[in-house]
Amino acid sequence: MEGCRAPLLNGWITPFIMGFLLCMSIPLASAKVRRYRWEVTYELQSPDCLEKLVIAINGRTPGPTIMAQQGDTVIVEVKNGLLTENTAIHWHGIRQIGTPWSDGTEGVTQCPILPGETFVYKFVVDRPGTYIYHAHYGMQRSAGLYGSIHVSLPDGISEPFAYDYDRNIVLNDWWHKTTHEQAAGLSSIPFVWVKEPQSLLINGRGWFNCSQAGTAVCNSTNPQCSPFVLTVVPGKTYRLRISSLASLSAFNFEIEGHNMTVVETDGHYVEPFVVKNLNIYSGETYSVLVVADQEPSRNYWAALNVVSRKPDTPTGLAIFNYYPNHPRRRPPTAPPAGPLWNDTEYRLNQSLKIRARRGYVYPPPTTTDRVITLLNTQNRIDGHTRWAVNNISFTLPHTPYLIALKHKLHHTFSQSAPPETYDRANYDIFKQAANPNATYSDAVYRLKFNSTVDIILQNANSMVPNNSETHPWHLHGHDFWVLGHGPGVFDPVNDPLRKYNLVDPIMKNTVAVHPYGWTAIRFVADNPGVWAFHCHIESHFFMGMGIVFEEGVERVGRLPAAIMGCGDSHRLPRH
Ligand SMILES: O=C1O[C@H]([C@@H](O)CO)C(O)=C1O
Repeated sequence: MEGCRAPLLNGWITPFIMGFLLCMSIPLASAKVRRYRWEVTYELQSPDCLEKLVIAINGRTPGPTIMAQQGDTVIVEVKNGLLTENTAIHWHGIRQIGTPWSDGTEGVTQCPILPGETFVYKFVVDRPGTYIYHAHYGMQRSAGLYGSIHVSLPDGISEPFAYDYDRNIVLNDWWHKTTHEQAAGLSSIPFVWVKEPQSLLINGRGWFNCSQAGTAVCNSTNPQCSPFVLTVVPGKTYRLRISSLASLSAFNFEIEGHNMTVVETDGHYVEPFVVKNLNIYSGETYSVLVVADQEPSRNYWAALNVVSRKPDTPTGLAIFNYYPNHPRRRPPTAPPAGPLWNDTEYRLNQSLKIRARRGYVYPPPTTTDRVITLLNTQNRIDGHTRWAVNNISFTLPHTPYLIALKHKLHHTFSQSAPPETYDRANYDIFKQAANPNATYSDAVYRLKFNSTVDIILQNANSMVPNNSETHPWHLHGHDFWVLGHGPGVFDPVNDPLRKYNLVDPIMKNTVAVHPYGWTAIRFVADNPGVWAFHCHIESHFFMGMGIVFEEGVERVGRLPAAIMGCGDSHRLPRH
């Protein structure tokens, strides 16, 4: 099966056999079809007490959790009830092997779903773990169109760690300006920045001080914005599946007085390590084990703090409620303030701690066929503030790449090869980005099918003096090995020798490049299709921070007519 290697034996027969079973994509005897019918609509809701238009699924944000077992087929019928707006939904972390048209990436794998229309996504969830879904059209994710996907193991197979209960924690940041207003500001001259969020949401609930709400409708006793309560039974162990759908913020999550043991990230088992608090970037998922082993006569705060950017948002709060205390009883202590927001080393160290779990290691190929270095910069192009990689700011074409490449509609996007690196000798990553020659492009990186590709993400100073941001990069259609992270400029001779982990690197689908640092990843281009790779910060992708890979498109089966209808695709025969 593509993307799947036998795990290392490491002397453990049981994990080996289990790892092998986990790796198989052949339909398991018990595989089921999980069918969901969703309607996406605008609703007036008050997630942080202030009333605002949100995008909901069947009336809710976050939307319903998709629950499936490994090997199941998930069918989601999405009716676009937005009336005046298109949409598309991406299944983040699901590799879509054999179904690249179901990836839900508007402009890359499909035309948008028009108002009133229903699009049917159908895909196999071939790996167990914690995943998410969200809008991949404009900035709709920021309006609330997101949710969780839990894929459990087949019957009779158990996880390599024990817990009593499984709970979901979805983290997000929240603005009062509509996403339309935000998007218009980002593309205006002069540029209008979205600024820091007004509140942070835990499972869709936050809190805004209504005395600052001006004329907006705001009611601090609205049950919609009462804090999320996680009730625990003393002595029991909880698996918390934590995911971040943040539009901008890097988060630190802490449960007062309780350590967390990290056991999974992005659908891969982690060699367990204990943290007091967890740094989590947009697009990442983690499972942590928490034991309710503290003094049981009181409740505790679960606190969400912004890191990496100078915070201007109150701590997001939920209540870790020890049964049988009253679930709304406020903990008697101050909520955790989290680590220093600008302690990059603290966050880099957590990234370096993440290793694949013994017995579940999928070792990467030891050599690579191609190394692509991507310099992350902020630029000004024609007066617009944009983000770019190697001086190119990405724009989406009108004809989705999957259709254009499969049907050879080469006139629909740039045919030039995008740059493999930047001018390392003359570029100072510690200086404000100047990049006078930055341009727009919708060119594609074409990968040799089955080749091994290394990507070096090189961070740099933004256009703001003494500022380099954290960018979480998400790859569609694959899991990649995280080979290494380091500070400063990547050294192509010494860093692979000294800083790469080729023994037990974790596989993920989203990874952060830290301020003024580099991150190296490796993947095998073995999934026929066209796949986006982009910064998961909603405004940064909107401002051009992404690229697209094509691999083995000639192996992709007949494209469903339902993905067509925009750009030049409406000229194609439908069958
Ligand atoms: O994209 C961004 O723009 C602003 C700032 O760089 C310019 O105002 C910011 O903090 C971003 O992340």
